[in-house]
Amino acid sequence: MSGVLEIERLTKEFQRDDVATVALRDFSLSIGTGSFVTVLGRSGCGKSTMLNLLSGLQKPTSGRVLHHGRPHTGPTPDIGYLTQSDTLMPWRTVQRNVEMPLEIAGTGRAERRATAEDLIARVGLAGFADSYPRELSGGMRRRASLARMLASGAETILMDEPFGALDAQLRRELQGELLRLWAQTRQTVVFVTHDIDEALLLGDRVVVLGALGRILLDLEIGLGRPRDLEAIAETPAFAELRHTFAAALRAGAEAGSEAAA
Ligand SMILES: Nc1ncnc2c1ncn2[C@@H]1O[C@H](COP(=O)(O)OP(=O)(O)OP(=O)(O)O)[C@@H](O)[C@H]1O
Repeated sequence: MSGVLEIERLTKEFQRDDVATVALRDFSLSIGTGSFVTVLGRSGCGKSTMLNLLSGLQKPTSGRVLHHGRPHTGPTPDIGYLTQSDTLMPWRTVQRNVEMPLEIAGTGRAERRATAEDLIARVGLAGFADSYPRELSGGMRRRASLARMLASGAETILMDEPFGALDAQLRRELQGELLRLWAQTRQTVVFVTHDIDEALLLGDRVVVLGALGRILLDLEIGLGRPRDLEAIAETPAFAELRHTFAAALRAGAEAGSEAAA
């Protein structure tokens, strides 16, 4: 079965003056419709570059991305992207930021308001709907961005370390909330993280990347749904998976440093 996204031999090279930096080389992956794929890798291995290419915001140097079997030529409303950088509109309140994708889609005022209020509460920002981004902490802005992306109802969502800036407790709460929302919508999710536990707790399939986006491990982890995150994190099966994925990351780092030597 072909996936919603077929990534075929993507290479991305950045050129600045006479210096070329390869961020991703010959990267291929098939993402099944409705799957929750987490991509795990160390800093600098090309995760954000991969998402930029999947979103259509950047063009590959070679290779291509097929979206529903057709070459992907640029950003589309079908693919939502929560980037690492903050893209909230500073002149809009949290409520109006979250409503924005619904405004663009032509959703009526009452429905827009209700959907945004629900999402704002789910990301733990009830009481801040009338605040402006400058009045929020970095973690709160991140949560508002998450609510806005979820409001878009895009069939595929790309997330670049969305919970990285949050404290451990809040992170766990939002992981749980994301899984509850996903159980209702069954959107296709590609979620990038450098945290092994997060990758395993959220994904059905976990892909480990090494230098230049080389795939070190690609496993269906079989933890089942729905997941009680606190309980799962304590099981022997989880400990074994953590061990396997940590070993893959370590082996990738060693291979990378040998290649650089
Ligand atoms: N616009 C750019 N110009 C030049 N080099 C770039 C550019 N964007 C990324 N790179 C380089 O490409 C490589 C991969 O970067 P990328 O941001 O994709 O990694 P990452 O795995 O997402 O890292 P992190 O986890 O730290 O966000 C790095 O060596 C980076 O310096």
